[in-house]
Amino acid sequence: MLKPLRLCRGLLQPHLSQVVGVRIKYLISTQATILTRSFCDKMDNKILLDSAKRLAARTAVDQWVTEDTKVLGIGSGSTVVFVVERVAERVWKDGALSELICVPSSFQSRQLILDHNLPLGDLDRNYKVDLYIDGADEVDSSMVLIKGGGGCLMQEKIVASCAKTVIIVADYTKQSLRLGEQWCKGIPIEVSSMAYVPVKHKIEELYGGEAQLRTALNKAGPIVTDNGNFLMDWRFVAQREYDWDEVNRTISMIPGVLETGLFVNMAAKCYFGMANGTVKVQNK
Ligand SMILES: O=C(CO)[C@H](O)[C@H](O)COP(=O)(O)O
Repeated sequence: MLKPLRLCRGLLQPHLSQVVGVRIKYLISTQATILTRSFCDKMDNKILLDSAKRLAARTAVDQWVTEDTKVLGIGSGSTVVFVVERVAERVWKDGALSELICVPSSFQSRQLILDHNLPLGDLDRNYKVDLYIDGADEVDSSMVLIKGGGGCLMQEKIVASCAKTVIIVADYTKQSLRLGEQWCKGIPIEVSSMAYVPVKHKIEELYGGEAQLRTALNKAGPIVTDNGNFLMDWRFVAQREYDWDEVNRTISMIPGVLETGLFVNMAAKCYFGMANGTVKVQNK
C-alpha cells in the first residue's frame, strides 16, 4: 500500500490523494481495532486463567496445609506463585503454621520462598517432606502428569519423590483424557549437554515422534536448566497408545538422560480451577 503511494505522491491529483489518505486512515484504524481486540482477548484469557490458577492454589493450600505440615515442598511455575502467596498469608496474617519449613524445587521457587519471608529448607536437612504442591502442564485421566514446561522437572521430581503426599494445582486447560490432548509441546526431558543427539535418536527409534532441543527465546542457543543441563521436548505420536510407566522407565535408563517430565503414580489429587469459578478435584 505505502510503496506505490510514496512513488506516486507527486503525480496524484489533490482529490485522489485525499481519497487515498482517507482509505489509509481507514485501514490503519481497522488494523488498530483488530490488534486492540486481539490484545484485549489475550488479556481477558490471561485474567481468566490466572483466577482459575489462584482458586485451585488457594483451595489446595487451605485443604492440605495444616499445623501437621512441618515440611512443605514448593513446586515451580506460575500457579505455584499463588500457592506461596496463600501459605504466606496463613503464616504472616493468620499467625498459623509456626513450625513450617519450605523446600524449593527450582531457583524460581527458592526466590518465591525468600520473597515471602518463609523459612527456607533443603533436602539435606529436610529429606522427609510432608506435602508437595506443584503445577502441571497436563494431567490425564489416570493422573499421569507432563511437567517441565517451565524447565524445572528434575528438582521437582526429586522433591516430589521425598513427599508423603503430592498435590497438583492447575487451571482447567490442563485436564485431559489422554496426554497430548491439551499440551502439544511434548514431554520435557532433561539431558546431559554432550548426550542430546544420541538421546534424541534413541527416543525417536524406540517410540517415534520427534525430540527437539529446547532453544532459548532471549539467548542464542539452548535453554540451560537450573542444574546446568539441556532440555529436549519429545513430541510423541498422539494417536499411538503408550504405557507411560514403561516409557518413563525406559527413557530414564538411556545414558545421558537425567530425568523425564513424565510423573507417573506420584500425584494423589489434582485441583483444577474452572472457568466458572468452581474447583474440580481429580483423585488418583
Ligand atoms: O513443571 C513445571 C515447571 O517446570 C510447572 O509446574 C508446569 O510447567 C506448570 O506451570 P504453570 O503453573 O505456569 O502452568
